Amino acid sequence: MRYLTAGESHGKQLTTIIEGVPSHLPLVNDDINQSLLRRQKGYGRGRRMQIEKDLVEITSGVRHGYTLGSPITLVVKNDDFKHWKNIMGESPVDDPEEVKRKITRPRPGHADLNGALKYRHRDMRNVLERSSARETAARVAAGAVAKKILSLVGVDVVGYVKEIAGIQAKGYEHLTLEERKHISENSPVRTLDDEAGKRMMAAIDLAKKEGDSLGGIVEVVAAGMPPGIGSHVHYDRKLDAKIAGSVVSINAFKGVEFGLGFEAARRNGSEVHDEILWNEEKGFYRKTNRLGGFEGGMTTGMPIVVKGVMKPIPTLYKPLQSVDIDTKKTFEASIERSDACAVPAAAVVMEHVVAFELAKALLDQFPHDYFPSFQKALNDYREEVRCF
Ligand SMILES: Cc1cc2nc3c(=O)[nH]c(=O)nc-3n(C[C@H](O)[C@H](O)[C@H](O)COP(=O)(O)O)c2cc1C
Ligand SMILES: C=C(O[C@@H]1CC(C(=O)O)=C[C@@H](OP(=O)(O)O)[C@H]1O)C(=O)O
Repeated sequence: MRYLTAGESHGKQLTTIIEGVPSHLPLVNDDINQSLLRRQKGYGRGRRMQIEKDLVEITSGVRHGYTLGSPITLVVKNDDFKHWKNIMGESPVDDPEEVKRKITRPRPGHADLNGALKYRHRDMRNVLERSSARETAARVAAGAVAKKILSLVGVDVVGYVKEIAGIQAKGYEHLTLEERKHISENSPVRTLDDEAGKRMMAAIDLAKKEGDSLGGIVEVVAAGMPPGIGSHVHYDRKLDAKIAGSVVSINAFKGVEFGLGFEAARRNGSEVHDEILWNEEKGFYRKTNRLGGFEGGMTTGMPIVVKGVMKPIPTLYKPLQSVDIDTKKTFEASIERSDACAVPAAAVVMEHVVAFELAKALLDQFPHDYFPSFQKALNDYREEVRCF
């Protein structure tokens, strides 16, 4: 299973094409819309999210509520396009109005300057339109299909905010995955600690007032993966590495940790590794889950616990120094609109990119064109390893 996305932030639409989804998977618009609408919520976002109402149109690969085995195309319209028709190219390039709106002032922290140099764009709109995290809506659409696959084979995934601006959510370790889902959905900052959540919102308000922006840490937990998914045999078959790559590919994500993560460097081995136990009913299992569900590039059967680090949003109302690519003069950036903090929205994005990697890994390991055959193969494997 693989996917591609296309579309500019202020263009007509976003398109996702997913290939390799088996036939006879039940799939309706609502399976995807729920995820898209969740991504749009979250304290700290700017005015754009009030303009958009992300709803999917499935234009191929599905009939009468079931997948066909052919490529699935998912379209999400950009409602903001109506305000950007001219700027996005419906008028001639020498239109003086458009020339006036050329973007020549790169924002530190965004893709503007590097993209301009690489593609020789003198109007950096040609870069920012695609580097915008608007694209994460298309990725969430793909992840929603993956989540549908996972839900029908007993794998559940949830993402929530662990930290914003150094304020950490605490005391939620005892919560079940179902409770984590429920509580984070009802929290404006999508966190599990109400008290910390209030302080996070106050920090976002302050950053906004000061024209600044904030980053944070997202945690994703996936329960129900059988052991032995992924492989130790090659670098490009290690599932933890694939997940790490997909997390860092999310706009503004700069780091990833599994389980204890960087804390493992500070502890002795006896305080890091998860002891192995066995009983007749479960087969092999672990006493602890300090390594976050991975050993040797393969799942251990314990929940996967992965954190992603998001840097603060680069577009700032508070000016940062930069250089105009035409005049070569120093300027202090001024902007029209931006998110002050998108960590709560990014929790939904990370949940979906992780879900995609998990569903893909299962389909890689148990390749089937017909969804019920895939389900059967996976159930047979679960039983074999339980009795091993
Ligand atoms: C959900 C989400 C919303 C974002 N919103 C903004 C925004 O409003 N303004 C901005 O400058 N960057 C925003 N970003 C971050 C930029 O897209 C990102 O920093 C940029 O693409 C450069 O990539 P890099 O930070 O990964 O190097 C957002 C990221 C995410 C995940
Ligand atoms: C559109 C989305 O996020 C956008 C991501 C983004 C960026 O630079 O990454 C910049 C902003 O776009 P605009 O300049 O149009 O307000 C965000 O709103 C979205 O998440 O759907």
